[in-house]
Amino acid sequence: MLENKTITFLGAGSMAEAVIGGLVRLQVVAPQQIIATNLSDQEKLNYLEQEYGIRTNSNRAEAVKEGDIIILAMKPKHVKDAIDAVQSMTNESQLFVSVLAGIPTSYIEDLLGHQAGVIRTMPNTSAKVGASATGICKGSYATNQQLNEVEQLFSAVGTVTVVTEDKLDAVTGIAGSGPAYFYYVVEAMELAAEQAGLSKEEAATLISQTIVGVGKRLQSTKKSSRELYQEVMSPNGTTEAGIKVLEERQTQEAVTDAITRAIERSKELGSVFLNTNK
Ligand SMILES: NC(=O)C1=CN([C@@H]2O[C@H](COP(=O)(O)OP(=O)(O)OC[C@H]3O[C@@H](n4cnc5c(N)ncnc54)[C@H](OP(=O)(O)O)[C@@H]3O)[C@@H](O)[C@H]2O)C=CC1
Ligand SMILES: O=C(O)[C@@H]1CCC=N1
Repeated sequence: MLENKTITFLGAGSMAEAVIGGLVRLQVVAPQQIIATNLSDQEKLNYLEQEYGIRTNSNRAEAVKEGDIIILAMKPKHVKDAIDAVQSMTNESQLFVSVLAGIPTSYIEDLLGHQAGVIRTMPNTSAKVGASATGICKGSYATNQQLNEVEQLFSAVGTVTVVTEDKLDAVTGIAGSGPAYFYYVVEAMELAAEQAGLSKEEAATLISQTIVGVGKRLQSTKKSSRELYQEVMSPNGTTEAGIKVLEERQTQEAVTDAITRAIERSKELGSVFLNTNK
């Protein structure tokens, strides 16, 4: 389905690079099928060209004109400027794929001004290593075939969960932002490791492999997360002592509140633009 399609990334920052890195490394499309463009950072375009062998074009309108699939990968606050700058070069046969947090498909359809197929997605930066957890949904005019195409694209860089648009903000709080929560915990684990006398290298192997193991275990067992952590806790042992501290500090409540706030923020991003930026 993706053979002979040109994929244009409008916006070439962290998220674009994570997806480009995954697509190229896993040979989902040939590097020359990808074009990246941005607002002004020519150095970043040069880097992407050299690192991944893709094409770049500092002229956004030209890059978009050439694309069959346009990935919108700028910050939510820049989406209006970005689409306005290229709108005259877009047409109804192109497919628009948004990775923007919070922005509803209807807003993008309105900016495009024609009955464009729009698919909203929420990947995460683990796309770069083929391990994103991506949620996707269809806009009003997108066809099932277009949904399948985007499913194929993101399946190449991880798992894809198809949902209705009302669930995309939840996907964003859980999986889009998700890696950051784990990295934040890793930072604390690194600090504890250093304080206990482990070298950076020793800590890096121990911590990263522990997380990989947890992920693999979760994907291969029917046991609940509670059963899994209870399995680690010997009565009166080290883990129980550690978990007790987490419970005293109400860590689970803090994590739940953090994710709920991220989901709310995604909704806010959408409503701010719907109300003020058209
Ligand atoms: N980072 C993450 O983990 C995730 C991010 N997202 C979403 O991805 C999107 C991008 O985030 P991220 O990659 O972190 O952001 P970055 O700031 O790293 O990248 C933004 C990119 O957009 C470009 N840009 C800005 N304005 C315009 C414009 N008017 N026209 C064209 N390009 C423009 C910038 O170009 P220049 O540098 O030249 O200004 C830059 O290449 C956001 O909407 C975010 O919600 C989704 C999932 C996860
Ligand atoms: O923090 C953000 O807004 C973006 C969306 C999900 C991850 N990063």
